[in-house]
Amino acid sequence: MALKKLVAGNWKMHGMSGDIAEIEAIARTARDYPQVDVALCVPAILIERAARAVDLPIGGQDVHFAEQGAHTGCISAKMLRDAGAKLTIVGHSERRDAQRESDEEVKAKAEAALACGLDVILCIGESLAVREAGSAVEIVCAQLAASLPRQADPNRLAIAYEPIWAIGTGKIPTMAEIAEMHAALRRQLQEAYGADGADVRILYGGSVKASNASEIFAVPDVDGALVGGASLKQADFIPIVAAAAEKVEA
Ligand SMILES: O=C[C@H](O)COP(=O)(O)O
Repeated sequence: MALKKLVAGNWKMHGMSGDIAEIEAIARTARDYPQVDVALCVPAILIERAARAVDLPIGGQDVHFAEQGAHTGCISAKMLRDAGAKLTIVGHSERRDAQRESDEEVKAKAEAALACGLDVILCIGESLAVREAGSAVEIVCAQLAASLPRQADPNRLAIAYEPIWAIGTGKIPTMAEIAEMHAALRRQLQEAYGADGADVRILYGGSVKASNASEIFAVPDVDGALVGGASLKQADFIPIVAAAAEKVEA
Protein backbone atom coordinates (compact mmCIF):
# COMPACT_ATOMS: atom_id res chain seq x y z
CA MET A 1 0.00 0.00 0.00
CA ALA A 2 2.01 2.95 -1.29
CA LEU A 3 1.13 6.11 0.60
CA LYS A 4 1.36 9.53 -1.01
CA LYS A 5 4.61 11.43 -0.59
CA LEU A 6 4.46 13.69 2.48
CA VAL A 7 5.93 17.20 2.38
CA ALA A 8 5.76 18.85 5.79
CA GLY A 9 6.93 22.31 6.75
CA ASN A 10 8.50 23.09 10.11
CA TRP A 11 8.30 26.79 10.87
CA LYS A 12 10.40 26.37 14.03
CA MET A 13 10.39 29.66 15.97
CA HIS A 14 9.35 31.78 13.01
CA GLY A 15 5.93 33.20 12.25
CA MET A 16 3.60 35.60 13.98
CA SER A 17 -0.13 36.23 13.75
CA GLY A 18 0.40 38.21 10.54
CA ASP A 19 1.55 35.00 8.91
CA ILE A 20 -1.89 33.45 8.81
CA ALA A 21 -2.18 34.97 5.31
CA GLU A 22 0.99 33.06 4.28
CA ILE A 23 -0.45 29.84 5.72
CA GLU A 24 -3.65 30.47 3.75
CA ALA A 25 -1.61 31.00 0.57
CA ILE A 26 0.29 27.74 1.16
CA ALA A 27 -2.95 25.86 1.83
CA ARG A 28 -4.61 27.33 -1.27
CA THR A 29 -1.81 26.33 -3.66
CA ALA A 30 -1.17 22.97 -2.01
CA ARG A 31 -4.66 21.99 -3.22
CA ASP A 32 -3.21 21.96 -6.77
CA TYR A 33 -1.22 18.85 -5.77
CA PRO A 34 -3.72 16.33 -4.35
CA GLN A 35 -1.26 13.52 -5.10
CA VAL A 36 0.97 14.82 -2.28
CA ASP A 37 0.18 15.00 1.44
CA VAL A 38 1.14 18.46 2.69
CA ALA A 39 1.26 19.62 6.32
CA LEU A 40 2.58 22.64 8.21
CA CYS A 41 3.96 22.52 11.75
CA VAL A 42 3.76 26.03 13.17
CA PRO A 43 4.59 27.63 16.56
CA ALA A 44 2.09 26.46 19.19
CA ILE A 45 0.58 29.94 19.53
CA LEU A 46 -0.49 29.85 15.87
CA ILE A 47 -1.99 26.34 15.78
CA GLU A 48 -5.57 27.19 16.71
CA ARG A 49 -5.84 30.17 14.39
CA ALA A 50 -4.17 28.34 11.52
CA ALA A 51 -6.32 25.22 11.96
CA ARG A 52 -9.45 27.37 11.87
CA ALA A 53 -8.26 29.29 8.81
CA VAL A 54 -7.21 26.43 6.49
CA ASP A 55 -8.05 22.82 5.60
CA LEU A 56 -4.35 21.96 5.45
CA PRO A 57 -3.23 19.65 8.33
CA ILE A 58 -1.60 21.88 10.94
CA GLY A 59 0.89 20.37 13.37
CA GLY A 60 2.87 21.09 16.48
CA GLN A 61 6.65 20.89 16.80
CA ASP A 62 6.84 19.04 20.10
CA VAL A 63 4.57 17.45 22.68
CA HIS A 64 4.91 16.40 26.31
CA PHE A 65 4.46 12.70 27.03
CA ALA A 66 2.28 13.26 30.11
CA GLU A 67 -1.47 13.77 29.84
CA GLN A 68 -1.26 16.74 32.22
CA GLY A 69 0.65 17.92 35.30
CA ALA A 70 3.35 20.14 36.72
CA HIS A 71 5.32 20.55 33.46
CA THR A 72 5.85 24.28 33.16
CA GLY A 73 5.82 25.58 29.61
CA CYS A 74 4.93 22.21 28.09
CA ILE A 75 1.96 21.22 25.93
CA SER A 76 0.14 17.87 26.06
CA ALA A 77 -1.08 15.88 23.06
CA LYS A 78 -4.69 16.57 24.05
CA MET A 79 -3.99 20.32 24.13
CA LEU A 80 -2.49 20.15 20.63
CA ARG A 81 -5.43 18.10 19.38
CA ASP A 82 -8.03 20.36 21.00
CA ALA A 83 -6.30 23.36 19.40
CA GLY A 84 -6.88 21.73 16.01
CA ALA A 85 -3.52 20.08 15.39
CA LYS A 86 -3.62 16.89 13.31
CA LEU A 87 0.05 15.94 13.84
CA THR A 88 3.21 16.79 15.72
CA ILE A 89 6.94 16.55 15.23
CA VAL A 90 8.85 14.73 17.99
CA GLY A 91 12.57 14.34 18.56
CA HIS A 92 13.77 17.16 16.34
CA SER A 93 17.57 17.43 16.73
CA GLU A 94 17.23 21.03 17.87
CA ARG A 95 15.24 19.77 20.86
CA ARG A 96 17.25 16.58 21.42
CA ASP A 97 20.26 18.88 21.70
CA ALA A 98 18.92 21.96 23.54
CA GLN A 99 16.51 20.07 25.80
CA ARG A 100 18.69 16.95 26.17
CA GLU A 101 15.81 14.80 24.97
CA SER A 102 16.67 11.07 25.17
CA ASP A 103 15.53 8.41 22.71
CA GLU A 104 13.29 7.02 25.46
CA GLU A 105 11.68 10.44 25.97
CA VAL A 106 11.11 10.79 22.21
CA LYS A 107 9.52 7.33 22.16
CA ALA A 108 7.21 8.31 25.02
CA LYS A 109 6.25 11.55 23.22
CA ALA A 110 5.46 9.61 20.03
CA GLU A 111 3.32 7.09 21.92
CA ALA A 112 1.43 9.83 23.78
CA ALA A 113 0.71 11.69 20.54
CA LEU A 114 -0.41 8.57 18.64
CA ALA A 115 -2.61 7.48 21.57
CA CYS A 116 -4.30 10.88 21.48
CA GLY A 117 -5.08 10.68 17.76
CA LEU A 118 -2.24 12.86 16.47
CA ASP A 119 -0.05 11.72 13.58
CA VAL A 120 3.68 11.81 14.30
CA ILE A 121 6.82 12.83 12.40
CA LEU A 122 9.70 11.32 14.40
CA CYS A 123 13.10 12.90 13.72
CA ILE A 124 16.53 11.28 13.78
CA GLY A 125 19.91 12.26 12.38
CA GLU A 126 23.65 12.31 12.95
CA SER A 127 26.19 14.99 13.86
CA LEU A 128 28.97 15.99 11.48
CA ALA A 129 31.50 14.22 13.71
CA VAL A 130 29.55 10.95 13.43
CA ARG A 131 29.21 11.36 9.65
CA GLU A 132 32.92 12.08 9.26
CA ALA A 133 33.79 9.10 11.46
CA GLY A 134 31.88 6.85 9.03
CA SER A 135 29.41 5.58 11.65
CA ALA A 136 26.31 7.55 10.60
CA VAL A 137 24.21 4.54 9.51
CA GLU A 138 25.01 2.56 12.67
CA ILE A 139 24.32 5.50 15.01
CA VAL A 140 21.13 6.71 13.28
CA CYS A 141 19.65 3.19 13.06
CA ALA A 142 20.30 2.72 16.78
CA GLN A 143 18.67 6.10 17.46
CA LEU A 144 15.63 5.03 15.44
CA ALA A 145 15.36 1.65 17.16
CA ALA A 146 15.42 3.30 20.60
CA SER A 147 12.96 6.06 19.63
CA LEU A 148 10.29 4.03 17.78
CA PRO A 149 6.86 3.62 19.39
CA ARG A 150 5.95 -0.02 20.10
CA GLN A 151 3.06 -0.08 17.65
CA ALA A 152 2.46 2.25 14.72
CA ASP A 153 0.13 2.59 11.75
CA PRO A 154 2.05 3.62 8.61
CA ASN A 155 -0.71 6.13 7.90
CA ARG A 156 0.06 7.89 11.16
CA LEU A 157 3.81 7.60 11.79
CA ALA A 158 6.49 9.04 9.52
CA ILE A 159 10.23 9.17 10.14
CA ALA A 160 12.33 12.23 9.21
CA TYR A 161 16.01 11.57 8.60
CA GLU A 162 17.72 14.92 9.15
CA PRO A 163 21.51 14.99 9.21
CA ILE A 164 22.19 17.68 11.81
CA TRP A 165 25.03 19.13 9.74
CA ALA A 166 22.59 19.72 6.83
CA ILE A 167 19.99 21.64 8.85
CA GLY A 168 20.02 25.32 7.93
CA THR A 169 23.45 25.08 6.27
CA GLY A 170 22.63 24.74 2.59
CA LYS A 171 24.65 21.50 2.61
CA ILE A 172 23.09 18.12 1.83
CA PRO A 173 24.51 14.58 1.76
CA THR A 174 25.26 12.99 -1.60
CA MET A 175 22.32 11.14 -3.11
CA ALA A 176 24.26 7.92 -2.47
CA GLU A 177 24.54 8.80 1.24
CA ILE A 178 20.80 9.54 1.42
CA ALA A 179 20.04 6.28 -0.40
CA GLU A 180 22.28 4.26 1.94
CA MET A 181 20.68 5.76 5.07
CA HIS A 182 17.09 5.46 3.89
CA ALA A 183 17.63 1.84 2.84
CA ALA A 184 19.05 1.05 6.29
CA LEU A 185 16.16 2.84 8.00
CA ARG A 186 13.70 0.88 5.85
CA ARG A 187 15.26 -2.39 7.00
CA GLN A 188 15.11 -1.16 10.62
CA LEU A 189 11.41 -0.31 10.23
CA GLN A 190 10.63 -3.72 8.72
CA GLU A 191 12.48 -5.35 11.60
CA ALA A 192 10.40 -3.33 14.07
CA TYR A 193 6.98 -3.47 12.40
CA GLY A 194 7.07 -6.39 9.98
CA ALA A 195 5.23 -5.78 6.70
CA ASP A 196 3.91 -2.42 7.92
CA GLY A 197 7.53 -1.23 8.13
CA ALA A 198 7.63 -1.17 4.34
CA ASP A 199 4.95 1.53 4.27
CA VAL A 200 6.08 3.89 7.04
CA ARG A 201 7.13 7.02 5.18
CA ILE A 202 10.77 8.07 5.53
CA LEU A 203 11.19 11.81 4.89
CA TYR A 204 14.48 13.53 4.21
CA GLY A 205 15.13 16.87 5.94
CA GLY A 206 18.07 19.27 5.91
CA SER A 207 18.39 22.16 3.44
CA VAL A 208 15.68 20.89 1.09
CA LYS A 209 15.03 23.59 -1.52
CA ALA A 210 13.23 23.87 -4.86
CA SER A 211 16.66 23.46 -6.50
CA ASN A 212 17.45 20.05 -4.98
CA ALA A 213 14.03 18.56 -4.20
CA SER A 214 13.58 16.62 -7.44
CA GLU A 215 16.89 14.75 -7.15
CA ILE A 216 16.24 14.00 -3.47
CA PHE A 217 12.74 12.69 -4.18
CA ALA A 218 14.16 10.41 -6.88
CA VAL A 219 16.20 8.50 -4.28
CA PRO A 220 14.64 5.13 -3.36
CA ASP A 221 12.87 5.10 0.04
CA VAL A 222 12.67 8.90 0.15
CA ASP A 223 8.93 9.30 0.72
CA GLY A 224 8.86 13.05 1.22
CA ALA A 225 10.58 15.90 3.03
CA LEU A 226 10.57 17.83 6.28
CA VAL A 227 11.33 21.39 5.24
CA GLY A 228 12.47 24.22 7.51
CA GLY A 229 13.52 27.54 6.02
CA ALA A 230 12.00 26.88 2.60
CA SER A 231 8.56 26.29 4.19
CA LEU A 232 8.19 29.82 5.53
CA LYS A 233 7.05 31.27 2.22
CA GLN A 234 4.58 29.84 -0.29
CA ALA A 235 6.89 30.81 -3.16
CA ASP A 236 9.68 28.65 -1.72
CA PHE A 237 7.59 25.77 -0.33
CA ILE A 238 5.13 24.99 -3.10
CA PRO A 239 7.85 24.22 -5.71
CA ILE A 240 9.03 21.47 -3.35
CA VAL A 241 5.47 20.10 -3.19
CA ALA A 242 5.33 20.30 -7.00
CA ALA A 243 8.60 18.34 -7.25
CA ALA A 244 7.09 15.61 -5.05
CA ALA A 245 4.01 15.55 -7.29
CA GLU A 246 6.18 15.14 -10.40
CA LYS A 247 7.82 12.07 -8.87
CA VAL A 248 4.40 10.56 -8.21
CA GLU A 249 3.40 11.02 -11.85
CA ALA A 250 6.75 9.84 -13.23
O1 LIG B 1 12.65 20.48 10.41
C1 LIG B 1 13.28 20.90 9.43
C2 LIG B 1 14.72 20.65 9.36
O2 LIG B 1 15.31 21.05 10.55
C3 LIG B 1 15.37 21.25 8.14
O3 LIG B 1 15.49 22.63 8.25
P1 LIG B 1 16.07 23.42 6.95
O4 LIG B 1 15.18 23.02 5.79
O5 LIG B 1 15.94 24.88 7.32
O6 LIG B 1 17.49 22.95 6.76
